[in-house]
Amino acid sequence: MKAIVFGAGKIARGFIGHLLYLNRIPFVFVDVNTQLVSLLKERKNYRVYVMGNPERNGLIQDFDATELSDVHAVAREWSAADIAFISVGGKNLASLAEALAEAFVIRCMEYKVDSPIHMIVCENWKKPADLLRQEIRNRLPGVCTEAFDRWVGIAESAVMRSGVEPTESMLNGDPLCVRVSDYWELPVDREALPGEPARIEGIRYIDQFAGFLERKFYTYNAANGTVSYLGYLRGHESLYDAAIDPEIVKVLDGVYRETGEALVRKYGILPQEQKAFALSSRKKLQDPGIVDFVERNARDPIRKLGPDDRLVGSARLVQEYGGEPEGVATAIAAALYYDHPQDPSAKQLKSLREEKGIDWILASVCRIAEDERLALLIKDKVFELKRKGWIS
Ligand SMILES: NC(=O)c1ccc[n+]([C@@H]2O[C@H](COP(=O)([O-])OP(=O)(O)OC[C@H]3O[C@@H](n4cnc5c(N)ncnc54)[C@H](O)[C@@H]3O)[C@@H](O)[C@H]2O)c1
Ligand SMILES: O=P(O)(O)OC[C@@H](O)[C@@H](O)[C@H](O)[C@H](O)CO
Repeated sequence: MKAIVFGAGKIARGFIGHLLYLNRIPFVFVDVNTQLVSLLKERKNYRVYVMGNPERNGLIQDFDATELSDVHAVAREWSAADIAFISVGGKNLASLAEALAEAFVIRCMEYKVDSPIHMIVCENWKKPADLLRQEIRNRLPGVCTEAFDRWVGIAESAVMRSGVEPTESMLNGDPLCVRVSDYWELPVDREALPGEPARIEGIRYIDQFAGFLERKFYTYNAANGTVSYLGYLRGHESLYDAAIDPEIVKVLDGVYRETGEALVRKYGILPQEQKAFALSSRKKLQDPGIVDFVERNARDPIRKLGPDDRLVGSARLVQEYGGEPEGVATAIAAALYYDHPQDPSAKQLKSLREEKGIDWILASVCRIAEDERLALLIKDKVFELKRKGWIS
């Protein structure tokens, strides 16, 4: 068996590559970052540090790497692979689709396309598999669409492992190493894959997957967003410190309750099952053995304030199912004031706030109209955070 992994970042190296290596499946990384591809090819191995469980640290080998721009090499490697994984960041799926469409045309012309092609999307994004499918299909010439529709299965998955940047001393020893949380399973939407998908230890194919990723996104990532944006305002650097701050925990528990009630209604999950899921997220955030940072979780606030992302998407879900997103609105209010000086997106957000104002950001970034109830709620929360002195 062989695999191909689009993206060679923290999750691709620290989770997908790790699982493939443990299953003795050789694989190829494909990335847009030329320097990263050269390093992978040159060094031929990298370390994965498992936080809280160092006995399971790994030295990953048996991989190759290719640049995405080498579309003939991509088509060749993709044709030779039994399974493909994608972890490039949701906002990069459309640009990846351009290359995948080109590579698929080459596959149709130069290789046989007469059996299922399985792709597993590993992104925190709304319906990333549907998006990728549409973006590839829209770019295919008519002669290739029949083969695409018949043979290509693109499945969502829910990545619960965290991949965190290593310390400087770790990086001095190995510039490709990744720190990860002690989590070993990747739930994947079985029904999106035609035929028999590859059996890989750690990949759990789930038949009724609908809502699994949304549930994870609006529970785990909504919580991470809440803790990190409020944590930043409260001066915390470590995610753990922010997650045990009693003032933040009050808001966090409100967020779990609000999104939990909506998810229970939407998907007919048992309330106690959703409660346990939220508790596992809280436990992870409050685990002192997991080193993670407010900065990593808050990074790229303009993306994270998007209409379908973890915060505004959660608030909309809560409203849709009859709730009042008080906690989520507090997290959104805090996110609007995330101004980390080293984060280009935070710098842009700050300029937008100063030049165009909160109403403009709510309308243009979050797609919340000025006079909507949600906009008023968020602005109330901004006022409250100012009154408490969390926003100066
Ligand atoms: N890091 C985590 O803890 C974590 C956990 C769960 C889910 N995720 C999700 O996984 C995805 C990847 O996150 P990450 O932390 O690994 O990010 P990352 O920034 O470490 O890695 C992304 C990689 O994708 C590459 N890339 C960008 N555009 C590309 C393209 N068009 N084609 C090929 N490669 C491309 C980048 O060069 C980079 O190497 C994101 O959607 C993220 O939300 C991350
Ligand atoms: O990867 P992002 O930037 O979309 O989000 C940051 C974190 O919330 C995220 O990486 C989580 O740690 C991960 O999704 C595990 O739950």
